[in-house]
Amino acid sequence: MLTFPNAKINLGLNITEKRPDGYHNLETIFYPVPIEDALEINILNKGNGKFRLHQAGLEIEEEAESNLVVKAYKLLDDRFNLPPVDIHLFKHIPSGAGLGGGSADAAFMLKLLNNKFELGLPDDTLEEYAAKLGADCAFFIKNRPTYAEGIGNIFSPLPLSLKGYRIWLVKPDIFVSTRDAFAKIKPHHPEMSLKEIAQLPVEEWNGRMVNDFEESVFPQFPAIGEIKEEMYRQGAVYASMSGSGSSVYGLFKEDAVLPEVDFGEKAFVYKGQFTDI
Ligand SMILES: C[C@@](CO)(OP(=O)(O)O)[C@H](O)COP(=O)(O)OP(=O)(O)OC[C@H]1O[C@@H](n2ccc(N)nc2=O)[C@H](O)[C@@H]1O
Ligand SMILES: Nc1ncnc2c1ncn2[C@@H]1O[C@H](COP(=O)(O)OP(=O)(O)O)[C@@H](O)[C@H]1O
Repeated sequence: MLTFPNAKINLGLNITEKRPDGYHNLETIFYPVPIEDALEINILNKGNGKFRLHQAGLEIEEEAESNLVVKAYKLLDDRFNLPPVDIHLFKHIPSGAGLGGGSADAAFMLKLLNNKFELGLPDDTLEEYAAKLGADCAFFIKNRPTYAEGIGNIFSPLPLSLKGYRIWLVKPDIFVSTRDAFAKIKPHHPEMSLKEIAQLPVEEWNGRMVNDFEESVFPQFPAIGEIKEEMYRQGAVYASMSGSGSSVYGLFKEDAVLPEVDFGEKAFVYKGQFTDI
């Protein structure tokens, strides 16, 4: 059985408070983007252990044991004693990009196991399992536009559609530490709530919808800020860094022509268009 875990972008990200436990409260909108990994499971012949992981595509440094698809399998196996599985994962979504690729793989693995082994788990239960694997992981169960608050783990659905808009996304060969990015920020509440801004036409987001991480990340890595400037030079109606970086996306009108731009040999570049959710 085969599935295609997709990435997300953050539309706005306000870091509002530092908590006594050292974490930060924030508000953001997660929106699915059609950049996809491929994930397949088959039943593994007896005598080969409980799982085998075959990886292809972009490399991830993790050992198989700490790959999030394996963690997802183990979580359900502990509860349901699943048959052994042969896992094939093709990574296309860059890691450390603020695109949630690892979380997407984990959530889609839960859904895949639920279907393959007819566990009958409803979305709410799958979301509870997903939340154990990462703060944003549960978003990928329903995989619909979502307003997130708390430490990024309390969700409510949001009526929002980017249908027709083109997206140009670039992830330069730069690693941003999420922990350091948080540490450099002075939390504050925004003047206008993100939910309100999201109801405005996309053309009115620039200057209102903000990713607070940009203020801590761009001075340290000017090349990331320059990608955002390039997006606006090319006619983006809205551009932003996603999550804690390092990817940057631009949203363009349906009829926009996106030219070839050299963002460096090792940059990941994606051009696509939103369809209906
Ligand atoms: C900020 C977001 C928004 O989408 O960034 P991206 O991962 O998408 O870039 C995520 O919530 C990130 O979540 P995640 O990437 O899972 O972060 P974690 O590994 O859990 O946390 C790394 C470190 O960031 C800090 N941290 C994380 C989340 C939070 N709400 N407050 C924090 O202060 C903590 O110091 C933590 O040790
Ligand atoms: N299946 C997976 N795909 C991507 N990253 C994974 C996976 N399993 C574990 N990881 C680890 O999770 C971390 C976060 O990756 P990811 O969610 O893709 O990026 P981001 O937090 O920037 O959205 C990486 O350090 C990576 O090594």
